Amino acid sequence: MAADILDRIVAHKKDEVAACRTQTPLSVLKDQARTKTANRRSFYEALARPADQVRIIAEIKRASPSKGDISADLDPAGLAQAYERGGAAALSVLTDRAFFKGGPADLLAARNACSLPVLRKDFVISDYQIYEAAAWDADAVLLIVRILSKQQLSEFSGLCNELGIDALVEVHTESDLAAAMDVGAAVIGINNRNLASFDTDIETAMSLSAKLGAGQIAVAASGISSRKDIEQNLKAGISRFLIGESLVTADDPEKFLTRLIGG
Ligand SMILES: O=C(O)c1ccccc1NCC(=O)[C@H](O)[C@H](O)COP(=O)(O)O
Repeated sequence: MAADILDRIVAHKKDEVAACRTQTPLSVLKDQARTKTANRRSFYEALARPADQVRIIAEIKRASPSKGDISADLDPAGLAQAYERGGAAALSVLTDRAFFKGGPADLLAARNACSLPVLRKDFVISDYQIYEAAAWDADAVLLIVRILSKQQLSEFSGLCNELGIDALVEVHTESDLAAAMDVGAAVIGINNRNLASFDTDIETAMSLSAKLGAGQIAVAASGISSRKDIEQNLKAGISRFLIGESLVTADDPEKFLTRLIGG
């Protein structure tokens, strides 16, 4: 059932990109994207330093296929500011409308409200979406190994470099990780959620992170909901996290984030 949803998401993205191309041709988008290079905030640097502290990518997520509505009416600008005050290293903003109720307006509102680098969290299946992200002033995009061919992963990583945008390359298995290593990914998101079943197991990132090379940043993603989860990961050598649902649903996201970081 969950695997069907992933197939539906990817099919939907193909239709969405085709429709967008008719409204804004790639040539126009390329020009827009290239004018934004000077505005970029470094997602990589925000995660890399300080090396000895917990660094969290705080997510703006209204809904999801596994949970339905999470916080459908959230205020992206207010939440971005709360996350910044709480010590977030970066933001992740869902820009998919059909399955996550997000959109580019959320990304723009969140980025304009704070000084943090922002990840466009979406299902990238075309170079068009990377130009789009750059034109919207995103600082990073998500590349999910599971939905890309080796050639696409390599081409899209190269395009990110060319546009001065960072890539968070998402893996879930050892073979995904090998593919991420092959393209020289610098920031690797290890998704604890199996996108084929939606089962979430925080041991996934802890065991796969041991296989990363020196200089690669491991980010544990999905299912992190307490300081205890963070401490367990710290013992396994992971200190970077991508956290959505537990932050968005917290009574006080700023305080909760500070507590997760260990402040
Ligand atoms: O969250 C889902 O249900 C989902 C389903 C299919 C593909 C992706 C999905 N989530 C995207 C994410 O990667 C998470 O939003 C992110 O890792 C944060 O997870 P969480 O802290 O568990 O909200």
